[in-house]
Amino acid sequence: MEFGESLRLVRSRKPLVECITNIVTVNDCANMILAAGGSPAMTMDIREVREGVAGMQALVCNMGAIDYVDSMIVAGERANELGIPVALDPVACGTTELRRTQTRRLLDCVHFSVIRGNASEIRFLAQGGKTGAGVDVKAMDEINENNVRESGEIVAELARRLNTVIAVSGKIDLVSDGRQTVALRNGCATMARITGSGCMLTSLAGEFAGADRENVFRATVACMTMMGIAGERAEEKRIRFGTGNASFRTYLIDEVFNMEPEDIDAGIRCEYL
Ligand SMILES: Nc1ncnc2c1ncn2[C@@H]1O[C@H](COP(=O)(O)OP(=O)(O)O)[C@@H](O)[C@H]1O
Ligand SMILES: Cc1ncsc1CCOP(=O)(O)O
Ligand SMILES: [Mg+2]
Repeated sequence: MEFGESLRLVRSRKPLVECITNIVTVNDCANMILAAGGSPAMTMDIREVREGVAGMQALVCNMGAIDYVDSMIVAGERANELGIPVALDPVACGTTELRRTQTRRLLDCVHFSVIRGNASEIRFLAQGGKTGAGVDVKAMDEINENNVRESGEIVAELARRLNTVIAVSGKIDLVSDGRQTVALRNGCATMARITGSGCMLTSLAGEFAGADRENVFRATVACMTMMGIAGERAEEKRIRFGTGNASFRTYLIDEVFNMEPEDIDAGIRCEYL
C-alpha cells in the first residue's frame, strides 16, 4: 500500500478540522494541522459546535479538555449524522473516576473513525481498570519487542469491537482496523519529552481521515509515519544545533511542513503483524 497518497490528499483537499481540545497544547495542534496542509478551528462552545462542525471535513475530540465532553457529544453526534470522520484522543482516560466515566459516555454517544492514544490509554479502552500515570504512558503498559504481537491482537480486537481504527503510539506504534494490523518503528525518544506530541498526532489523524475518508487505515498509518519521520529529522537538527526540547517542538512542526508524500513511503518502517 502507498501511504504517501494520504498526504497528497491532505495537500490537495486542505481539510477544515474542528478541534475540541485542551488548553495546554492547542496552539501546537493548530500549527501542526496547518503544517500538514489543512486548516484548523479550535472552537469548543456548546452553543455553536453543532452548527460549526457541519462545515468541516473532520472533528477531533481530545479528552485533555475533560470539561468540554458535552460539546464533544453534541459535535460528534452531528458529525456522525453528516458522515464527517471523528478522531478521539482519550487523554489519561483510565486515571480518574471522572475520566473513566466520561470516556465511556463519549464512546456510547459518538462513533469514532479513529482513536489514537498511548498504550495506557488504549489499555483502558480494551480492558478497563485504572491505567496510566497522569497524561503519560505507564512503563508497564509500553509496547516492546516482547509483547508487540500479543498487543497487536488486543488492539485488533478493540478495533473490531468499536468498529474503528485504533492507533497506539510509543517507541513502537500499532495501527489496526480489526482486519489488518501494523507495527511502525519510526520516531525518537525526544518526542516523549515535549508536551503535545500525542495531541498533535491525534489532530493529524483527524485531518488525514478527513482528507482520505474512504481509507482511514491508510490515513492513520500515513500520519503516524509522517510524525515519526519528522521526529527523526527534528532530532538530527536538535543534536546538530545542540538545542533542547523547546527547539525540538518547533523543528517537529517544520519537518511536517517540509514533508513530501514520497518521504513517507521511503522512510516508513512498517511490519504487518
Ligand atoms: N521512545 C520513543 N521512540 C520513538 N517514538 C516515540 C517514542 N515515544 C513517543 N514516540 C512518538 O511520539 C508521538 C507521541 O506518542 P506518545 O508519547 O505515545 O503520546 P502521548 O503524548 O499521548 O503519550 C508518537 O508519534 C510516537 O510514535
Ligand atoms: C499536560 C497535559 N495536561 C492535560 S492535557 C495535557 C496535554 C497532553 O498532551 P500529550 O499527551 O500530547 O503529551
Ligand atoms: Mg496524550
